[in-house]
Amino acid sequence: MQIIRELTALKPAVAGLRGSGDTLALVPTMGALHDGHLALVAEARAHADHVAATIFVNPLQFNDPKDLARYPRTEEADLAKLEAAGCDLVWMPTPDQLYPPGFATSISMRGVSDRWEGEHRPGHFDGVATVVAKLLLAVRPTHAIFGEKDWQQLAVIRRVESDLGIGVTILGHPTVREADGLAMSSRNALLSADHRGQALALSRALNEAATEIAAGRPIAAALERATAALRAGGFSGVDYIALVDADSLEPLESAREPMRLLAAASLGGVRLIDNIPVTLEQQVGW
Ligand SMILES: Nc1ncnc2c1ncn2[C@@H]1O[C@H](COP(=O)(O)OP(=O)(O)OP(=O)(O)O)[C@@H](O)[C@H]1O
Ligand SMILES: CC(C)(CO)[C@@H](O)C(=O)[O-]
Ligand code: BAL
Repeated sequence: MQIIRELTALKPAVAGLRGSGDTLALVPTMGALHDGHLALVAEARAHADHVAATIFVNPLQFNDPKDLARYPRTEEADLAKLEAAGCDLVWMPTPDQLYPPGFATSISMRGVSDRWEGEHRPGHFDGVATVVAKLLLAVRPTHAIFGEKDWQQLAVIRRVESDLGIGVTILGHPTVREADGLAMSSRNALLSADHRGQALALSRALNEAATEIAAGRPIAAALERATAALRAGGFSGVDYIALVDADSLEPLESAREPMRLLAAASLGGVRLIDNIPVTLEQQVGW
């Protein structure tokens, strides 16, 4: 596995891998890698001849400086995991390579980015859109893979790729979960043992609400029960729990596929997000 730190070394390394037309799938990450990231690498391998990953904790997408300061960093272990997963190249830029002195251009998102994470993390999606566009333009892969755990981010990135005509196929990968249902996330490492135990209330609340909505029960009441279950389970701040159109991310007042249930809530000062699909049960009538 080639480890690239300098932007100048990236182009020849990618050219060497791609030769005369091999495909290359990119897996952008912020490091502190877990099995969710490694599933993206495996999926990338299934779609392309070669796989590249990036590790970059992007300051532009952190609205909260404390969140940036304590974001887990595990570089050595990350490199070993990527190599074992069959990654061919990893690029680890420094902030000043991506944002050199005088950097003045960034992407301003609206629409799909407005609500949910966009509302609770002001500027976050402009930062994600800007860095992802820069990573795609620097590496120029044929494919790029992102996790459904960050459902709204995936929608934002599809929009950026299409609006800017970058020419990369964007793929989504289902959320990889711990045995108890908690969505894997680098921020899970920040949870105390007690809070780690309580964290499964998030996926449980989503599943219970999805079951109610699928069965045709009133949406508002199902969401209220889910919020109450999160608070009872130890979550202090519930930023949102919402039923949305899976593509536009607009809230839904009545159930209509494709839809997604999204939630963000904090436990012991650690903010977790999760989402699941909701499928209407077939109402069989004779
Ligand atoms: N459990 C998961 N299943 C599938 N994909 C995931 C999972 N967790 C993260 N990803 C994806 O991995 C990519 C890199 O994510 P990132 O490095 O931010 O990790 P993370 O675990 O989402 O960290 P955090 O949520 O704490 O920022 C993103 O496309 C993200 O959606
Ligand atoms: C897509 C991404 C790598 C951009 O920094 C980040 O938001 C993430 O890890 O999900
Ligand atoms: N995985 C999403 C990146 C972030 O929380 O900033």
